[in-house]
Amino acid sequence: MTETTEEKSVAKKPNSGAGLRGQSAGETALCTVGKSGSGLTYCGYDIADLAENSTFEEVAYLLFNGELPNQTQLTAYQAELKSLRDLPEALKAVLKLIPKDTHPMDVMRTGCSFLGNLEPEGDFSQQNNAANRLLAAFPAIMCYWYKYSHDGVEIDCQSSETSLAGHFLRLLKGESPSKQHQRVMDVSLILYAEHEFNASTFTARVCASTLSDMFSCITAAIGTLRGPLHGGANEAAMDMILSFTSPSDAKEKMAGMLARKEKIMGFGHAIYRTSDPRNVIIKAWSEKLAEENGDTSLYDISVACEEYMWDSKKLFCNADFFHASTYNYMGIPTKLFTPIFVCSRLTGWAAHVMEQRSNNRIIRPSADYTGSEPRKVVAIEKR
Ligand SMILES: CC(=O)SCCNC(=O)CCNC(=O)[C@H](O)C(C)(C)COP(=O)(O)OP(=O)(O)OC[C@H]1O[C@@H](n2cnc3c(N)ncnc32)[C@H](O)[C@@H]1OP(=O)(O)O
Ligand SMILES: O=C([O-])CC(=O)C(=O)O
Repeated sequence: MTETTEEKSVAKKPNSGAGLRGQSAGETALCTVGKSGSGLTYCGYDIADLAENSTFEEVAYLLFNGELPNQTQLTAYQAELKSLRDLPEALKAVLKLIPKDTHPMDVMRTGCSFLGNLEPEGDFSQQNNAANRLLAAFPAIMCYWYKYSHDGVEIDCQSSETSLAGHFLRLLKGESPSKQHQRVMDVSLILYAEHEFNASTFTARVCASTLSDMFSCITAAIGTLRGPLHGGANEAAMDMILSFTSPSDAKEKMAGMLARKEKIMGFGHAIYRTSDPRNVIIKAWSEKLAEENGDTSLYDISVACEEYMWDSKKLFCNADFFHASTYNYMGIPTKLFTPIFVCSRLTGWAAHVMEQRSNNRIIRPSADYTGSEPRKVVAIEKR
């Protein structure tokens, strides 16, 4: 009998129970994940359509306003974001105090939180301003700390680049990026922008449900994205790919990792069952950059990993896996991979905070108790 994909597939845990899997935890009009088996849509638009035909600023506008902007609205929005890029001196002073070996996600968390000290949201009528301020300032928070702690350089936090993608690459590299690198980063930011009730977004919504402020919600979400089972996987995948010397070495070492029951970062997903629709898009960019780079070894090794995981476990690449080689080909330091995710996902987080606030009830589930039966406190000298 021929095995079907599902039959051969890695033992998927049932979509219930632990991890709240398969349980609806609320409503959203922002996103669908895996609705028809593998799709991803933002406000009704397919991710492939957005990645082909829009920019990250258009997607941010879409998530915050429910509709794509027309040209006049987009131009005004780009100008607004551009005017919000610079960092207050007090925040620069704090960033300069953070040691070089700090994890950059901790820098993002601190930068976000401290900006909330300096420019608090005030009240919810300011929520769009707070979200746009963070969106515009995050590239500078990341790059100002990185360039100061690693190279001793105090960079200019503003640039003439129109797009956030171009602005980030300009701050990092000190020169205007190529059109292609700018577009790849733009697409990457679109792919990472929103993903329904993933762990970090759910964290932001839980925080919002207590009527907390935008900066607290985003700070909490950054802490959740940091872990290797979530956003931290792109960085962990890069380290793994770099440890393989060839496609055959990759297959051999992955076999050992699976035999030792280690998790292979950048593979599998809590919702998608057979593929992540973002993978095919970022993989194509990785291949293009590899060819233009004249050295395809990272891409070839990544493809070998993808083939091996599918053939042996029916596990597929999630959004993070081919982001690793893509960013590497663009000369982006591995430790900045997950902070870039923050720069993008902020849009989804903030949109969910706004949505939660618009129809709020405090999020407070129940637990199944597994502790001891009722008992009396025994005097301390008798324990
Ligand atoms: C942008 C993002 O956040 S995408 C996710 C990024 N995270 C990663 O890439 C980390 C690696 N992947 C994983 O750890 C998991 O696939 C998760 C966290 C994404 C999803 O977890 P779950 O929903 O529990 O996965 P699922 O129910 O499909 O797991 C089924 C089995 O496959 C195994 N499995 C799933 N993914 C992997 C993997 N990447 N490597 C090895 N085994 C895996 C699980 O361990 C589980 O086996 P078990 O029952 O013996 O524990
Ligand atoms: O949805 C999830 O669980 C994780 C994910 O892919 C994302 O947040 O982009």
